[in-house]
Amino acid sequence: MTEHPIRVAIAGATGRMGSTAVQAIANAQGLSIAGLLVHRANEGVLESLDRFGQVYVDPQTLIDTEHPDVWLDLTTPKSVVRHIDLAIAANIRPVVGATGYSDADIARWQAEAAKASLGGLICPNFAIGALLMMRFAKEAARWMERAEIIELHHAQKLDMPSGTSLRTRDAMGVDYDVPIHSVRLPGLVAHQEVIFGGVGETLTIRHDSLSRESFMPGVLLACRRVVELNQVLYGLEHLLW
Ligand SMILES: NC(=O)C1=CN([C@@H]2O[C@H](COP(=O)(O)OP(=O)(O)OC[C@H]3O[C@@H](n4cnc5c(N)ncnc54)[C@H](OP(=O)(O)O)[C@@H]3O)[C@@H](O)[C@H]2O)C=CC1
Ligand SMILES: O=C(O)C1=N[C@H](C(=O)O)C[C@H](O)C1
Repeated sequence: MTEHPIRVAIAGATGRMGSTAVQAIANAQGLSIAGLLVHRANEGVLESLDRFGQVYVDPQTLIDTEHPDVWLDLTTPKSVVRHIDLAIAANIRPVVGATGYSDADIARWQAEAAKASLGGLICPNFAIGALLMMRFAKEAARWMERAEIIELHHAQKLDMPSGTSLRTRDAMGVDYDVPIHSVRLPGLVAHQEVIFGGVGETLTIRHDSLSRESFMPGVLLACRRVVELNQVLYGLEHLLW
């Protein structure tokens, strides 16, 4: 354990996840906010975020000025890749919450961080229930013949398929194709079903995030524990089981 609070930069601080994480980290023991990265720092944004930490619009300026211990990224598929490249280059431990990166991005982050034994976590889903859903799907995949995934999200989600569905398919480790179906509708938050088919039976494993609070215990766990790692791990489950 470090004696001083772990200083976390939060990228995407005005977003649905980012604004919830700002509140959670500001109130968390052992963590402090090192700086907040936003897309556009207008008056309203500054007014709402000023009391939590210094607000930046340029990631490199935040890095050079604040030297955070951890970079928590909750931005978008377009910006997360550049941010994580910059963080790793500056020896800042990444916690990748945003989704929409490629397998090649993951491989590059792991390889670059390995050169400096830098710890990091790529977390397509921070919710404990979602991690359990993936674990149970992995177990069911050993016994059932076929499976398909339905992921359902709010209509504003930018990436498709979701990071969680891709991670689930990866974790199941089967040698047949697992189709992923994406639903985007108002009223939804974040939901997933893994449906297995066998002879005369089906098994459905479903998880529902009903609010973004569901992700916060996982966000705090990742920010606290990433400083103990010396490699970049894909999936928060690596800290749990
Ligand atoms: N790992 C997990 O458990 C979870 C992951 N997610 C992922 O987190 C990400 C964010 O989701 P959500 O909060 O719903 O999305 P939002 O659109 O609400 O938030 C994204 C935020 O990023 C900001 N942003 C965009 N580009 C930049 C940039 N270049 N620099 C700084 N900030 C930027 C946006 O600002 P502006 O609006 O001004 O453009 C916005 O505030 C998504 O990738 C989503 O898939 C979501 C939930 C759970
Ligand atoms: O955009 C979201 O909302 C979510 N994104 C993540 C994903 O792509 O899997 C995690 C969760 O499903 C919510």
